[in-house]
This record gives sequence, structure tokens and C-alpha cells, in this order.
Amino acid sequence: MSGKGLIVEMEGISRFFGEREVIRNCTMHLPEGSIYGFLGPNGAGKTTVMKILTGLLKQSSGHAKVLGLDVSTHRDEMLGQVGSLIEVPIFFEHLSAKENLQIHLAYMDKDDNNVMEFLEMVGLEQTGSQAVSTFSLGMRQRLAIARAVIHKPKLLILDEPINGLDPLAIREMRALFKRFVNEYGMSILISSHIISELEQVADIIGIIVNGSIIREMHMTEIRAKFPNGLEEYFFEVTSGGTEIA
Ligand SMILES: Nc1ncnc2c1ncn2[C@@H]1O[C@H](COP(=O)(O)OP(=O)(O)OP(=O)(O)O)[C@@H](O)[C@H]1O
Repeated sequence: MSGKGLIVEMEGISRFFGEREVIRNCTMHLPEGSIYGFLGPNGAGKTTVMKILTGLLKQSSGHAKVLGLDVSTHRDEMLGQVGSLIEVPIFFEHLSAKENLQIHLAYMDKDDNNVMEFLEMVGLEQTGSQAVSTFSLGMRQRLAIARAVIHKPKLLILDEPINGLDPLAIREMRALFKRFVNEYGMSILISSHIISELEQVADIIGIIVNGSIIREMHMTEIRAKFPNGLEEYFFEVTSGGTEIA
């Protein structure tokens, strides 16, 4: 999985916190127009990798490119083309969804004539002057996603975006992600520890265990080789079973 058209290209990334090597020699390849499911148990290192890719943390060693730009040396240029939702989103609680998006665009020095388009896209167009403080978790998450994509980034990075959402909200999110790819030409990196969620949305799966991305494989290949699907593949890979690449 290498060559042209890679939106994320990470080689040999490691990160220490003190003496502890939390990310070890990680490699990631995200082809343009794909949804990359970043799968791993809690504490495996998904958030840390995503923070490195968005310049929130520096790697201890290795190289990472996003949209062909080195994240260490071209961070600002890269971030203009990336949308992300990594930490719990912070909003102006007393303001409406629309006002929150307008403030965000003003901060980014962009015009705000497409705010309604994005509110409609995430199903918040009816919220009017309702303060964000009254929103459900699902509504907050959808607003955070609208904010992450309103500048039409080429890459969207989402850390556990469906955590805490109910089944209907999860289904809506899934449809939204596919729309971002099909209608807006985005590529998406999405992390989760929920196998079934990524199985339904991802084109490629990268498995991370104990700080190492141990395998990347297309879902089509996983389905062909593992009749029982991603769960079977995941346990095969993480238990150090037979060679399958
Ligand atoms: N700032 C930090 N200082 C020290 N250790 C950290 C720091 N940030 C993360 N870690 C450790 O690095 C490891 C990986 O954490 P990370 O949050 O990247 O995992 P994760 O796969 O995103 O897990 P989760 O799904 O629970 O968020 C964990 O053991 C965590 O305790």
C-alpha cells in the first residue's frame, strides 16, 4: 500500500512520554478518497497518532506527511486542508449552532455564506436560535463535525466520533461520512475500538496494538479472506496467528 495518491503517509513514527515508548515504529498509508478505519483497543495509541498527524504532538522519530506536506515542517499549510475532531469539542454554549459556525469561520478568516448548507448537511438546520447548551450529545457531535468540515478540507480526522451516540445517530453519522467522500471528495481517518462500526464504514483497516500499527488491509480483502468479517480478522491478527498479508 504505497505509491501515489496517498493523503496520509507515515513511516517509522515513534513517540515517547518520558521513558515510555507509547507509539512504536508506526506506518500508515491512507489513499485518496478512502475511509481508513483505525482500529485498536483503548490505550493502544490511536489518539496519540492522530495528534501527531495534526501537529498537536511532535513525534520522537520518523516522518509523517499529510497531503504531501511534512507535518513537522509545514504544519500550518497542512492544517488549512485538514478538519479534525480529536478532543471533546468546546462551543460557545449560550450561542446557537449557526452562531458557533459563524464565529469559527470569522476566526479562520473565511466568509460564512455556506453555514446553512453545513447545518442542513448534519441535520441541525431546524435548531434556529436554540443555545448549544441545550443540545443532546448527538447534536453536539454533529455540530462539531459541521465545524470540522465547513472549510471543505481534503482530509477529515475523527477520533472515536460515535462514542456515546445512540444507534440512530450512529447510522446518520455513517451516512454522513460516506457523503463527505462521495460528494465532497474527502478522505477520512476514523478511529474506533468498535469493530462492527468500522466494518460498516471503512474501505481500509489499520490495526494498532500496544503502539504499533501491525497491519493494514482493504475491507474487500478482509471480506474475501475472512468469511466472518472484521472481527475474525482482528482476532487473527492480534493473537499473532497465521501470516495473512
Ligand atoms: N500526555 C501523555 N503523557 C503520558 N502518557 C500519555 C499521554 N497521552 C497518552 N499517553 C499514554 O499513551 C497511551 C496511548 O494513549 P492514546 O490516548 O493515544 O490511546 P487510544 O488508542 O487513543 O486510547 P483511547 O481509545 O482510550 O483514547 C496510553 O497508555 C496513554 O496513557
